[in-house]
Amino acid sequence: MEREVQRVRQAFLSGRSRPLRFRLQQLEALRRMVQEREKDILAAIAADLCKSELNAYSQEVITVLGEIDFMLENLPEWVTAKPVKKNLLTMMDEAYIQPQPLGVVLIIGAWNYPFVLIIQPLIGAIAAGNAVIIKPSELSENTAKTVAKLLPQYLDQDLYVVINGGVEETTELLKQRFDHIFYTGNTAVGKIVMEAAAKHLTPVTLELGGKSPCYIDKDCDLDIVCRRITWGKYMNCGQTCIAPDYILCEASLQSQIVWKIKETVKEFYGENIKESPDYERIINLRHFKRILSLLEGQKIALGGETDEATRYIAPTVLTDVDPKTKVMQEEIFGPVLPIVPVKNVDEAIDFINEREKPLALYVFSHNHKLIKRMIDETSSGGVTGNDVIMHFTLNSFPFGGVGSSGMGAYHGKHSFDTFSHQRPCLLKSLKREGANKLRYPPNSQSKVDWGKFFLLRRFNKEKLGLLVLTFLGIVAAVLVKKYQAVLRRKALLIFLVVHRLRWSSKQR
Ligand SMILES: NC(=O)c1ccc[n+]([C@@H]2O[C@H](COP(=O)([O-])OP(=O)(O)OC[C@H]3O[C@@H](n4cnc5c(N)ncnc54)[C@H](O)[C@@H]3O)[C@@H](O)[C@H]2O)c1
Ligand SMILES: CCCCCCCCCCCCC/C=C/C=O
Repeated sequence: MEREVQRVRQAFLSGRSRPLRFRLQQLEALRRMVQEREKDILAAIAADLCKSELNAYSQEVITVLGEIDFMLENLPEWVTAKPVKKNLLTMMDEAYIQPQPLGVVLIIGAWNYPFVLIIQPLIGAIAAGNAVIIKPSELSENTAKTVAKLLPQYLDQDLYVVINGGVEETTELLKQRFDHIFYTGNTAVGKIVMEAAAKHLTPVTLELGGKSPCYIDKDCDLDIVCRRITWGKYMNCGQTCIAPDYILCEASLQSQIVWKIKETVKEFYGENIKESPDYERIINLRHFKRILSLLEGQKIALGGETDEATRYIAPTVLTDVDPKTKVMQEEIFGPVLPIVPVKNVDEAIDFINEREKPLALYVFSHNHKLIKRMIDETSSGGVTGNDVIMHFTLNSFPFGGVGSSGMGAYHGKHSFDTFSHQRPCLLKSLKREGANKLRYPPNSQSKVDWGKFFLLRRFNKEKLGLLVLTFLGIVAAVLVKKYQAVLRRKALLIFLVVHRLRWSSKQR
């Protein structure tokens, strides 16, 4: 493992991942891989999650292609150094921020969207000029093998490496030093990753989970609300990090909600859900049994049918759920939707705030003010009002959690920033030493006063007055240059003294 990481680091140190042209070429090659090997990729995802190829394409491949195109379009601008505002002490200097790659990045993926959850961060890491080690989830073994086979056929083989394995291999990998670790998965392992990273002071992005609440106000169109929730909850058999975990609503709404979800389930998956190409299965027996255990003692208002042999769990709704029961103590990550009755929006807000900060929050209402209030008075990774999941699709949004649902974010420019160091660069001249005397010992009150003036006055284009004055100063300086260099310095000094006197009187 150590040698493998070392090999990737050597490749990074060669410098070839840095030029913009190289990054664009690699991203284009990745797009070619997705397009040319689409069938292999879809077949692998389908095998892992019993997912139709159409769904695999729309849930994973579209996002990846969209992200690559977005990067290709914007990367030339993002890699460009950005000039920054200056103060009077640096007004003659060059000051800019230069984004630079961090180095060798480790990406650890989860099994539930096994392709997009490793490839989307990879896109950001390549765009930012890094070398990358990818560790796909061992639970989605078909996708893991496919990615390990395909990537070296399209990308630089020393810079971008796939290492497959389970807990043992990941533990070994985490002993190595990386420049950033990007982990997607559950909160408990998130803590292990962060602890290992801390040993090397490696920064981490943790894309974790949580129980994402969904509040339904009585002032809304329940037909539409239930259709949208049914889609987001049962997509991928409930195994979506931002799926609505549970519903909060007034008790009187429960029966209508159950009825409308039931009708929608029929509309989406037909009479025989098991036969539907759009309904997936639970990833493994451990998770299947875990989800079943959440049903114990609950009032099952819809669904509840299961089949261990195929790890099938029907779309299920639980009503009058007691918040103290097991189903409300952990992220469900399966097709089980508890409804917890609350008296009103105040109680819903308190309910959310008494718990860990979720990855997503959903609120449905015709009342825009109520939605805004919910946003203002709660915290979550992201929010969608009057829909579910859809904030994930906007790559102008940072995607990530807060508190126990994670730290850091990615997608689009946010990925580029996550995998870049924003390096401040100040380029001074070795001339004009006179102005620097101010900061050299011995210190004096007068130097401090001048220092205050120079450092607290920011020089920027908006301050037109200052610009005009400076311009006049320069013109005057050029005119006198021929005759007297001394005169020029005096003129500049007079300008600064006048300017400082004006500033001092304003301060008073
Ligand atoms: N925020 C997001 O974007 C996002 C996306 C998907 C899933 N999730 C969350 O992830 C969870 C589901 O994923 P999971 O955790 O079951 O996936 P998982 O079992 O695939 O684990 C994730 C990764 O951690 C590694 N891992 C597991 N145990 C480890 C250990 N002891 N030490 C080191 N590495 C270890 C695995 O090899 C894998 O690569 C849910 O909580 C879900 O909400 C979050
Ligand atoms: C035919 C149009 C389909 C639109 C599909 C929209 C979005 C699907 C998003 C799925 C989420 C994938 C990432 C999941 C992360 C957490 O588990």
